[in-house]
Amino acid sequence: KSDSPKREWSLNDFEIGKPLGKGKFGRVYVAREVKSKYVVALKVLFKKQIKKYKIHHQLKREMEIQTSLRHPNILRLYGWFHDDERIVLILEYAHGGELYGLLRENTHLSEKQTATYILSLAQALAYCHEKHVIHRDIKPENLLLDHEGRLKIADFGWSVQSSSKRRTMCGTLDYLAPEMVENRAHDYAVDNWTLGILCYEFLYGTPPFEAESQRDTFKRITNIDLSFPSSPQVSAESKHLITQLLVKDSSKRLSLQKIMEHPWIMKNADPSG
Ligand SMILES: Cn1ncc2ncnc(NCCc3cnc(NC(=O)Nc4cccc(C(F)(F)F)c4)s3)c21
Repeated sequence: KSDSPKREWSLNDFEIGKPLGKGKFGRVYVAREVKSKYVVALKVLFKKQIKKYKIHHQLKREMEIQTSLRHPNILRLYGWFHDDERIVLILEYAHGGELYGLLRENTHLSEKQTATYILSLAQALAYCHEKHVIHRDIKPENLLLDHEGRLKIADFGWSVQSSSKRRTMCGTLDYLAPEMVENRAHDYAVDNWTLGILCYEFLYGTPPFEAESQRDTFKRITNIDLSFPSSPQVSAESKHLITQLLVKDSSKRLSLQKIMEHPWIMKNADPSG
């Protein structure tokens, strides 16, 4: 895809298939490029909405960031095109769909599956941080699976080139690090926090600070109100990793490198992703 000459694509170049999901700003469809028969996902965004919510700069940033990222665990953005009313993102198609679906079907994942996904995420995030990109919105809905069950981080709609410390509020509640909840300056380490949240959620089926109201979730996050249920039975090493990530002081969180070298990850993760 990337070697083809930069010609303007249009919807006529694609046969549109079933809808894959709908976000706040648009729908995603599986589609096949007519000539090459190449299967992609098309995310259709409406210009009216982009203007209304003044998010065109965010979209521009996403495209700049995404087209520069090449990693086996990051969903490719091949390109985009627009007509009078729509902007369409041409995305790599993740045949396995949202990781969320797998989590819902199985209530919780095995330690091997969890360690494999956490390793893939740590590798993808280490790559992003090398490129000074903070994703900031890692949550199960943004994690997709390819045809081999390999994890792909998607939707860099909230990511930023981290030149300075970021102060904008974003992301959903359960995954927000304390410094974001308290609207303090935040940096790369927010993604490390989120790995702790996801590791807990994969193993137990629910995020650690879930609560009835937003206010209670905020309070549980800022107090690091973390407890491990007695079932399902989970290894001490995995709890050790989670406890070393869900640390209030962002400078004290386990680094991505240390996560990849953690005994529990080394013992349980499938290195082929
Ligand atoms: C569900 N599903 N199942 C299989 C499958 N295969 C591929 N993709 C899927 N889903 C799409 C995943 C996405 C990847 N990149 C995105 N990017 C985005 O949505 N960007 C975006 C949106 C709105 C506003 C802004 C703006 F303006 F604020 F920046 C930016 S969405 C799939």
